[in-house]
Amino acid sequence: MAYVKDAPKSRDMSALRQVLIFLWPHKLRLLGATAALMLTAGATLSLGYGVRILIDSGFSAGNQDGLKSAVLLLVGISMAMAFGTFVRFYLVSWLGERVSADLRSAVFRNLVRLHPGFFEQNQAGEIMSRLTTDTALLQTLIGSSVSLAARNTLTLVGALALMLFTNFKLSLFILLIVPLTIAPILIFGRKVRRLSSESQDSIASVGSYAGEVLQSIKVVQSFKQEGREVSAFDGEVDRAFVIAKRRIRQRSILMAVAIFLSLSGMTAMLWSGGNDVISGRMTAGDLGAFVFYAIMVGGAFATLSEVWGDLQRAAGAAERLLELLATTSQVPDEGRALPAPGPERVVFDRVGFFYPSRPDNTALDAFNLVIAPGKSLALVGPSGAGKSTVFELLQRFYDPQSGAIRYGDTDLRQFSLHSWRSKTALVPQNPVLFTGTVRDNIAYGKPDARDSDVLAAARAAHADVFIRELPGGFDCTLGAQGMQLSGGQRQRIALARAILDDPEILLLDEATSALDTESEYHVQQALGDIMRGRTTVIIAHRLSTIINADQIAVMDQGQVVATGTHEQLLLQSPLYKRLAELQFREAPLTPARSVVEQTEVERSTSDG
Ligand SMILES: Nc1ncnc2c1ncn2[C@@H]1O[C@H](COP(=O)(O)OP(=O)(O)OP(=O)(O)O)[C@@H](O)[C@H]1O
Repeated sequence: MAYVKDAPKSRDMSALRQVLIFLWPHKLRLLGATAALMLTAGATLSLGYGVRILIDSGFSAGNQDGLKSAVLLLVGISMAMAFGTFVRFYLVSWLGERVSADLRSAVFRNLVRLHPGFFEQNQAGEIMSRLTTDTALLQTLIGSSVSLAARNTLTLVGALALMLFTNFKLSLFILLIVPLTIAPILIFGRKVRRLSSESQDSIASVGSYAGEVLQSIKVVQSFKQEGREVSAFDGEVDRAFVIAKRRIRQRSILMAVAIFLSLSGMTAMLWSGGNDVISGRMTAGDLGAFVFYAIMVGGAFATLSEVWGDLQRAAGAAERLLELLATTSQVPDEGRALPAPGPERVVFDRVGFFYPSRPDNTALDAFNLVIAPGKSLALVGPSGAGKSTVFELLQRFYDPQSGAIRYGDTDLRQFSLHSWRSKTALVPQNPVLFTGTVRDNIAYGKPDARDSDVLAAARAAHADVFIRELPGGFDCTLGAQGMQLSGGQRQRIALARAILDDPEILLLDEATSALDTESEYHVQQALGDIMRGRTTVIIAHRLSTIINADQIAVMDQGQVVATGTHEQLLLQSPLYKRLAELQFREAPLTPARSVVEQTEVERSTSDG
């Protein structure tokens, strides 16, 4: 993925620090969690004192009362610990869930506003997995790792201090162990972190691979490529496993080394401390307390070394999420002007444009076009001429690199995206339906539309009859992408959606083949009604549409090569004449033939 690979890999935890900014709005809970954390750490440390009293005033002294009060003290400490743990665990887990939810929302909020080109360069499947796995990692991080780290750091510092206080000489043993343990943690930790990030990447690519295959399952099965896809997927999975294995190995070594070093240090300390007790230089209680502290120090160290790995993994995740969060749209929404309410003409003025992913391929080249208000304009031209590109630019999915597109006298870039896009609506060649009811799909652009308006839009799109025949009618639930509807039905729902939106400028990408004659007839009827008096730009494939358009622009290689009416173009534009002959599979056309006659011919050819 481009944005991951290009990202500078910071070696520090600055990404994590930025994520922690998301904690700020919940500072009261954070404060509560910190207080609970300190209470439990304090209680844990005072257990050592309890142990000393238990040994020295209890069984070493043979004093039952002393034993009893020591036991009571321990019970009190346990209760404080239980209470503190309850509060800490609750608040910290709450924070983890809340922050990862906030982060997920923030990333998604940014994603849906990005220029569509971003999703051509970065696979949707991989981005999805960032949204789920990376945020889950951060949730574990905040919900447990950070608190573990804080708790253990507190215990470590406290236990070290108490150790020094209890017995200075023995403490030196422990202090000797500290640097010995830190060194391998730093060395292996760095390796673990790099492998973690690779591991996340490869898991994300496993996910996106599966997503793509499953989405195209019919093509896979029809070409009988299940076996190949399975082995290719196995390859992806194994690659992810190999990376994970390396990470696990490094991490196991990290833990083993840390534990071995701390425990052997402790054994040496017991040996020396045991000698002191035997020779009377130290009480058994002191040694007990000391051992307790030393175990705490060792334990805290081992935990910290493990949590350090987690923190590093999470730092990788945070980095990638923040990259998604920091990506800015290449179609900036900076304009504040509002487009004039009335229909105005749209002018492409020497527009030069290439898709950012293919800078060497000019899609529109000094492109000039005037779209008259309230009129229909058909775009025709060979494949790759740039017709769809005109639509993309009209909706500001991209901005031209040179020249300008103006509405009236104002550059589109001076309008806010929202106000400009309120003017346009697209009926795409392959209509996109969402999971939900028919009604939801029609009202997608106006979710609070009245039922009567939805019905009227459906009627205008000649869709009401078939919708009523669906189980549940307008409440019929369409599965993902509306797969149970025919192409023509989907297109009429998309049309109804556009009609309900009542755009000033209608963009129509005519389906080339999805429609049978009857659907086509219905769609044509519907279109005739809604195009009347409305600025309509059509990527035209059907002769009837083309001849009925007020104007036709013939495009070739990113330029308009001729404009006029059908009759004029047949005479003036050899390209148009050739296209007309090829595209409409007709005998040589002559301007003299009547519109009705041509439409009839077209009907009969599409029937056949
Ligand atoms: N998303 C994209 N990224 C990069 N290049 C693109 C993209 N979409 C189109 N192109 C390129 O831009 C040029 C114009 O394509 P466009 O889709 O506008 O042509 P078209 O006239 O609509 O063709 P068709 O009739 O086949 O749909 C072509 O060279 C095409 O390869």
